[in-house]
Amino acid sequence: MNEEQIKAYIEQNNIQKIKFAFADIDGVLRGKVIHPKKFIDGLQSGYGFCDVVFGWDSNDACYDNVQLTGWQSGYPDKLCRIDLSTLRNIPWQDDIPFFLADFSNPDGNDLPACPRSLLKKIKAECDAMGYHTEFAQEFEWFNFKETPQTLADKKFTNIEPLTPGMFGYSILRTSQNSDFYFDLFNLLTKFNIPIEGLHTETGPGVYEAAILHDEVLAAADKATLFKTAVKEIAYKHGIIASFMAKWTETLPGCSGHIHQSLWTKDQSKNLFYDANDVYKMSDLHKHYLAGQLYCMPHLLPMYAPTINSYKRLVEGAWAPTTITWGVENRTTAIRIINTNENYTRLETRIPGSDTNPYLAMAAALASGLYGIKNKLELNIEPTIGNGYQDKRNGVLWPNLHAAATAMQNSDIAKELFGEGFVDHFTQTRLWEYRQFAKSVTDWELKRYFEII
Ligand SMILES: NC(=O)CC[C@H](N)C(=O)O
Repeated sequence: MNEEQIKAYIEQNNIQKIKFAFADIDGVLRGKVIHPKKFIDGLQSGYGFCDVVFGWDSNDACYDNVQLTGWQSGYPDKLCRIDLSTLRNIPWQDDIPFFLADFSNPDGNDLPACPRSLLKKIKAECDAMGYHTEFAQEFEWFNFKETPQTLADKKFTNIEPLTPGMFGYSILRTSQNSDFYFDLFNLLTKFNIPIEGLHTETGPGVYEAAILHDEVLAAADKATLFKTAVKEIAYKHGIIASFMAKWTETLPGCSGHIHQSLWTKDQSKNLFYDANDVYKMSDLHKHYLAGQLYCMPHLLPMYAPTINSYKRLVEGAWAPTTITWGVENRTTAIRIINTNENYTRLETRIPGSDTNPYLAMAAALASGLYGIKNKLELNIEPTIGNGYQDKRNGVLWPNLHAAATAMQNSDIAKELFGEGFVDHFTQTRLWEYRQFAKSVTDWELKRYFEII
């Protein structure tokens, strides 16, 4: 819908309020409900929003180490703009109209901290190179019979999973909660987040959903909205949905794998497929893959942005630990799926469900395009068998501090995303590490309290 059509839609449907939101640096949605008059007035000029939304961490503590905003600048408003093409009604909230926004500027002078603006830039580069993207993120997450208050009261101990025991792809377990299960499927689809598949994964109360693929920006919008939408639908059923990458040492973590392919602009041909190649991979596909492998150590925090992300990236839990690729291999960082022409794609398996989809997709696409532009040769053989033992090409950084420091010092990261973004983002990750480094965990208490 264009501006005139949206105005007519508001008038004809007697719309009284409109919700809009944007993703912060952690991919968490922040926004407001506004009066239709305010909405219409801002369509041209933008909407002023206090820039502390990029000066807070995920717990609303103010960063003390970023240049972009802070006490030094007095936290002024910055202009965000609504993207009219993102209109969808929220079916579980009286069908209120909802829009996504970002802090991009028509003159190209975007706010470097805005993740959606960053992805738009990478998408524009891809457009200019003549490719159409098809991307999709899939998520695993744990469901608990808890509320925010019971979690706080119980201090996150003895929390009750939606269902007991390990039971992957269980028809029984989902039938036992069919109101929630079908609400997820139906309401998400109505909210223009069509679900390709929804099933239980292995672990008490864990679900997995694959979102139907779309071009990269729409796919990132859907993935970002998906997490909040699932949480909101879950609340209605007295359930808390957690997208932590790893909520307990004893169970597998939660992935946020990203599936990708490049197509001709008219979407008639999958450019990643070559029937004559031994792996059914085109040269373009191989350059894209080589680019991702090459850039991985430079961009890891964009795939694994929290302290907790690195607890998931451990051996034997279907999450990668090495810089590897393989055909139909679930122990490598990248899995190639080549079953037929239309479905041939690359799956980046590093991201957990705690990623910011805009940043993870920007990293995946930009590094793939880097491989294409520089015609990087795929000189790493695919891993056959156990990827955890294949250390020929190096291993992933073990924690957020190492990963963020490498990215902060990386010329490639700056070339791909600009100094403004790299500086801001890596400072926020180093801040995150500092918050964790000074905390005393229950692991330390159990290990040292009495014995040491
Ligand atoms: N679906 C799977 O391949 C399992 C993924 C695994 N749970 C992870 O965290 O990566």
